[in-house]
Amino acid sequence: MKPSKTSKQWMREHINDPFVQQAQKDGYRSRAAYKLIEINEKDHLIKPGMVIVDLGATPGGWCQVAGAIMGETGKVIALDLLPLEPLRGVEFIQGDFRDEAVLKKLEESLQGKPVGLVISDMAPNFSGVSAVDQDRSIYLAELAMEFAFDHLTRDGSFLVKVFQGTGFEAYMKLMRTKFTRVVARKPKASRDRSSEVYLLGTGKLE
Ligand SMILES: C[S@@+](CC[C@H](N)C(=O)[O-])C[C@H]1O[C@@H](n2cnc3c(N)ncnc32)[C@H](O)[C@@H]1O
Repeated sequence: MKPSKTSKQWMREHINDPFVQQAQKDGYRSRAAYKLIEINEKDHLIKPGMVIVDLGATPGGWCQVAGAIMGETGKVIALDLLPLEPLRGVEFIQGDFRDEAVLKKLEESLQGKPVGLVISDMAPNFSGVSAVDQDRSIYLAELAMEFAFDHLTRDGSFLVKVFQGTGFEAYMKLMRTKFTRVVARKPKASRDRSSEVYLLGTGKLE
């Protein structure tokens, strides 16, 4: 099939993207790695020895960043619909986070260990119908927040990708009922034209 104009344009942009080029040089699996690096430099989320849950982890850039900071200490439990090429120190669960059985598997793999950080970069496959896509992405973010609230330690943190649009303000309002401090982050690697922002919740409320 002949590539469409938009997919050719996407490919051209992708190849010329400085973060894509840097990721290739640095050995990161995705340009997304630089989003977490920048947020972590500002907010100091990742600490040696902690248990981190990475939702929507494939291809694994965020896992690599977390793993590099934690070294042999701590643990990353990653989950995605798609397979993840193995990474040292990362336990991976393949499945749909919306599925109860998958959530149960994730909970089992925690073995009751307290979670210090939940990071969610989940984004649904975009259908092109913006209202549908927005609803789906808010739903994933809501599930991630519920999981974080149920499993984080009191001083744990929750970082989640949310798209601005319908439901965004309500999501932020809900997040403020669960965390003492909620801030928005737009790292340089997040494209200006993308409505995505990362919300960070710290100080879990009872
Ligand atoms: C932007 S990518 C994540 C990139 C990753 N943070 C990295 O650094 O490489 C979003 C991921 O969310 C996953 N995803 C979307 N919906 C999901 C769901 N319902 N359950 C689990 N993963 C999901 C996709 O498969 C995709 O791999």
